[in-house]
Amino acid sequence: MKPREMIKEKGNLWIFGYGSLVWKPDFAYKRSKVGFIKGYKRLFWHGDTFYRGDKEKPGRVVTLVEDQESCTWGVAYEVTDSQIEESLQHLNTREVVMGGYITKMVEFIPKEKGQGALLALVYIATSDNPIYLGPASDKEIAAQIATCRGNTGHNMEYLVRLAEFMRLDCPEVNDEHLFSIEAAVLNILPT
Ligand SMILES: N[C@@H](CCC(=O)N[C@@H](CS)C(=O)NCC(=O)O)C(=O)O
Repeated sequence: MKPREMIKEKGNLWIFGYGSLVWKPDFAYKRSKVGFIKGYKRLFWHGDTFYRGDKEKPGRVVTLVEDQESCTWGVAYEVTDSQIEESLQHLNTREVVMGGYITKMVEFIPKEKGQGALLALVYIATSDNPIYLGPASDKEIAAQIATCRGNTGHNMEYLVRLAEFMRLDCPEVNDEHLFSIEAAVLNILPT
């Protein structure tokens, strides 16, 4: 289904972010909610040859891998009918054209009690993507993040901002993969 076909009857669309979108949405939206999606694990398994890396030294950014035991925490943004065209245009260029992500629909569960689940659009990079990097040890991923930079800045900023979001907005969640890579990067840096 095309994103426009996923728009609810009243014309608003929810978009779930779990990487740079949690701290740098850069598109117009009406409101946002912190929460999670079930059945996916956030992993630094996608390459980035534009924003946080380049063709010679691709950076590492996050994608989602299906895992029934896992949940991924992030932010859902409600985009109104009048904002949708421009917001989807921004995301299509940033995520699909430049980032190699595809779109899927997922069920988003808000953190705030008593709020119902929402259908949300999410951008995922799958393993058949040409810049997909796949699994590597925390040490290898950390070494790559510590030395890469691209058109919007250092790959470390991408990691640290995401870890900061999780600590501030989801303090009760232990994202082992994220925090072990952050620790491995801090271990590499000169004291
Ligand atoms: N789709 C994920 C990841 C998005 C993401 O990190 N995309 C990269 C493109 S590869 C990006 O927009 N980077 C902008 C930046 O790092 O400044 C999300 O929902 O947050």
